[in-house]
Amino acid sequence: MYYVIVNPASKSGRGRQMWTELEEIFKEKEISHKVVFSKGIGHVTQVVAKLTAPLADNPDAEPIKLIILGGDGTMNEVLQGISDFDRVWLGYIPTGSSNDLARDLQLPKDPLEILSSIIEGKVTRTMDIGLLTYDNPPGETSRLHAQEIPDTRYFSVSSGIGFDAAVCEEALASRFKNILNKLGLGKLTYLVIALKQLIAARSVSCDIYLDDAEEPIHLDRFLFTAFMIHKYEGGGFKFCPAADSADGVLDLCVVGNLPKPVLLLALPTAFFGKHYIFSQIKHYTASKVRLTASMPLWVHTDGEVYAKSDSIIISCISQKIKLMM
Ligand SMILES: Nc1ncnc2c1ncn2[C@@H]1O[C@H](COP(=O)(O)OP(=O)(O)OP(=O)(O)O)[C@@H](O)[C@H]1O
Repeated sequence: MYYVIVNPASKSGRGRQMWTELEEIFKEKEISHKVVFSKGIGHVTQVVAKLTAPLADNPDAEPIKLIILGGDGTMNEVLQGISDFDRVWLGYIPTGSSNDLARDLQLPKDPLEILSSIIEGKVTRTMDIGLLTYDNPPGETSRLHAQEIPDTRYFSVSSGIGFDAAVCEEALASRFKNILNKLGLGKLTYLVIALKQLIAARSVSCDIYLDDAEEPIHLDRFLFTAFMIHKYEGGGFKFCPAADSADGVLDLCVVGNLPKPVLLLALPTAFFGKHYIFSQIKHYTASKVRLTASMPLWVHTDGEVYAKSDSIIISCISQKIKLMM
């Protein structure tokens, strides 16, 4: 039995349309399945929590096979709901606008091909995930996620603090994103918002502690740090070309102490992973990182933004999820 969870709103409605096409395969092959359409923020997490709740009196219960149709944000909601990772097998069919997870997993472009391969069941792998912990109680909450914010949050692609998260926060609330997505110009939203956020970014200092280091990496003029499980974020920015989603460590792209116009020059080079030619952009690896900033900044996990924080801990949990591919 497959449980299929569809975010009908992903990529401004493409999720629902894609499921209509894919369901034919289940019907033709008479494969037992149940489908759930997500109804809004947090619904996917609730559904997954119910499906994967531990069965105290039946420890040998069958594995749960979930197939997710959505973007990186939907996968993020899935992770928050899983209570017993050992029982769950995840299949992923990207229908989002950024699809950074699918990009690094090198999934085929054709959703039918992905689904057929999942059902064949020949290719499986495990994958690291990240865990964000707000060291202080989370501060100001995002306009789209004003409900109570838990102290921790998993991520499958990346987390980030500062400029990159501020861009996500504004884009999530942007009415123009949907319109431009429908015109195939979704990336333009991010470009315009990125310019606006860069101009508005205030001077912030920050300290980054890698693993057990007592001395931090200090930046007087901090812009952002991306903590990556995978190579790409933001719809194809190859912030950490060396990231390996099965190596048990986070790859960090740390950006600061550089003039804003230089960042503007550097960002396009990040599409090709060449931004480290700018000496102020640094790459580090660690399995656990603590970052403190002189003022609260937006934090994202997989592009979803919930709250600001001035102190976060990010860790990598090795080989935590099992994928059907
Ligand atoms: N029925 C729904 N209507 C509106 N929003 C929804 C619905 N179901 C889920 N959501 C919201 O959709 C967001 C996740 O979207 P998702 O990331 O999957 O697609 P996307 O934004 O198009 O893609 P990407 O993250 O790859 O850019 C989450 O914020 C989630 O709460």
